Amino acid sequence: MSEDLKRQAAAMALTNLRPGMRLGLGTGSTARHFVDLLGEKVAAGFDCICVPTSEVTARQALSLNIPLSDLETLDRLDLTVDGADEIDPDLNLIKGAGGALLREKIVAAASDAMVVIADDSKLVPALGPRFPLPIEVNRFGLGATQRAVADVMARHGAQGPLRLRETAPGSPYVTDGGHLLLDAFFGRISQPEALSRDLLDIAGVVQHGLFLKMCKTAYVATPDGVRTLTSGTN
Ligand SMILES: O=C[C@H](O)[C@H](O)[C@H](O)COP(=O)(O)O
Repeated sequence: MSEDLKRQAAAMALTNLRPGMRLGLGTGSTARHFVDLLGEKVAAGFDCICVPTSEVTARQALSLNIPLSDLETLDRLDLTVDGADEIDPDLNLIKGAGGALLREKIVAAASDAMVVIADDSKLVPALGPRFPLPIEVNRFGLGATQRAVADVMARHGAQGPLRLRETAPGSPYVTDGGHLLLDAFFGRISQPEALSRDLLDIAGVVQHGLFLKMCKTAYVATPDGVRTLTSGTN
């Protein structure tokens, strides 16, 4: 059911595509459906050039013969299509449960538009209650960075723990950029802009999973059909 909904949202995003577009390809189980569907269009002759947001997405796109490029060759992208972990009514997002937030944010920031695709389990009244906020950090000085992040969490009234993401006990998860991830359980985030600034002020923080004012349109699949949400109108 959920895969079905994700695919419906992904299919809706295809309506934004025009021949010759430069596209950012997101990461995760929902974005995976979009890349599949794009692969079908490319096989049928659709012309586009794409920048993937992870090694996993790059491998999927290559297996489907989707032409790939990078942000050295292309200065801007027309559109990025990506998933999200949480979506608030202003289309602010939490992303990064799949570990790809840094490249996702770089690619989205280089795009004229960002479209998010999701099933309705991702809708929240305010960011924070369901998913921890992923924070990508440099390996060097991890202890100092963790303490500084914990201070910021306390100042922002975080209700949960701070955890180093691991693939197995004692084996930290390593991102495509070679960094580590901290998962910060906040509960409701009442001041996302201030939190974003405070986290980015920490020297060891590379980036975090708050995507604020970046997404203008979200296609959210529900059992009754796909809803189109537009920022500023929900
Ligand atoms: O790092 C992963 C990404 O931000 C994903 O786009 C996000 O976690 C949503 O993934 P999914 O579509 O699998 O729920």
